[in-house]
Amino acid sequence: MDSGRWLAPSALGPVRATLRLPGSKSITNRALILAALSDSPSLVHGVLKARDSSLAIAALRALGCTVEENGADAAITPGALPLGSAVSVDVGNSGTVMRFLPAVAALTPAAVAFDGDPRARERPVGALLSALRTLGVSIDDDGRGALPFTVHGTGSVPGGPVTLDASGSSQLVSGLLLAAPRFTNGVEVRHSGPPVPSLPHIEMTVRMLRDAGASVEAGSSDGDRPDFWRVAPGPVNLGEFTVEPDLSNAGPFLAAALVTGGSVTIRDWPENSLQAADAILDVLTRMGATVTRSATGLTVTGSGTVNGVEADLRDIPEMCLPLTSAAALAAGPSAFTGVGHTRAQETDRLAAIVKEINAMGGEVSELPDGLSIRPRPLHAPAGHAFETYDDHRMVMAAAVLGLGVPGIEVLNVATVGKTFPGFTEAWESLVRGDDS
Ligand SMILES: O=C(O)C1=C[C@@H](OP(=O)(O)O)[C@@H](O)[C@H](O)C1
Ligand SMILES: C=C(OP(=O)(O)O)C(=O)O
Repeated sequence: MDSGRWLAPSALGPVRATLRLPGSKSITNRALILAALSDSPSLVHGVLKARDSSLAIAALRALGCTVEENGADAAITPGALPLGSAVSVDVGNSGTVMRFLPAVAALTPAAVAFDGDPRARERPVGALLSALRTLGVSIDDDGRGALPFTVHGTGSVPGGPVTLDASGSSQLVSGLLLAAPRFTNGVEVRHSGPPVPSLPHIEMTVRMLRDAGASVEAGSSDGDRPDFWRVAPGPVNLGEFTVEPDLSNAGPFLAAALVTGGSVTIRDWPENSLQAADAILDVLTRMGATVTRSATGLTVTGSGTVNGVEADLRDIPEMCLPLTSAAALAAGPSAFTGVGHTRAQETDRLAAIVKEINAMGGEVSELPDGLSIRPRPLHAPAGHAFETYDDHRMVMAAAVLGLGVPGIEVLNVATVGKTFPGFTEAWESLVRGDDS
């Protein structure tokens, strides 16, 4: 495959396939961090092999851990850096690495310099840095509250109560909670501000911490959305752990069943997932798909009609781009809300998808916190290519559009390797109807 350009295959009929997908980025990176904070070695199965997880592994090695990789297994032995070391961490454009590792760095007796891709320097991290300072961590930055910054670890973090505005990203909260059992006084995190997005990802953090032996409480000041979390100081032990398949990366494959009136089964779909499976399936169902479970896995079947839908995607913003493509191929208009913060993700996702779909004759416009989509006949203009803006989910969005719009040339397709290096091969198999 040309790492630059990819012709998104169009579906000649309903797609039918049974797929096995790589491990979840979010669970992999949490498991790696909890293993690094554990009292004894851990073994993680089903580790995602992608840029974001490789960056997390490299970061933990830089912080003194031993990580032995064997296929999709990783054996992690916690380690320590010599007092007074100076090391660096490349976060790439990974929100999880950028926001989960600073608190871990603070627990080492080292100066840890963080930096990343140019885009990562624009992504919100200031609220986390301020919170860590309140909890007793010394951090140098250039005054913008952004990358690059240096965490001056002393080997311990006092911890305690802290309030922050996490409306920019749920990862700002997860990044405090994950390391908090190792803080001398644990942590009490309170969110104050507009709603926190991606709450199921904080729930994932809480559940994984508890499964590793930590004591965590969550509360809500309005009796609805959680905005308070307390982690008690204490030991952590991940032990032997298996990562679930990535359900957000399953999203475009399930959307393919919806838009082609076909049927896609994802193997090993967890019964009681750590991920926001129900919210993903709810939107697909409202758009006209049927969901069934069997011993093989989870099957989504399209009816041949894609309904327009109004949906709040605040809990599942990772699904916004592929769902926007499905909505652009629907029978009626759609509106997706709750995703204003995705303007500050891998790229400005709302501006990017509006520009690319409208260049094909579409009618997508930005709402204050989302997108409005009016389906129009789409075509790939001669000489035009679909720009992906270094965003893996833009590649996935282009793939879904390509099912119904022949001739879409996708630029910089290798950027999908952030979370799914084999995406284009898996997608071509799907369209051909191969099982995996
Ligand atoms: O904690 C995590 O693993 C993630 C949380 C979410 O971030 P936001 O809260 O910034 O949306 C999600 O979009 C991201 O892909 C992964
Ligand atoms: C927003 C995403 O990633 P990150 O972990 O870099 O925030 C994403 O995967 O859609």
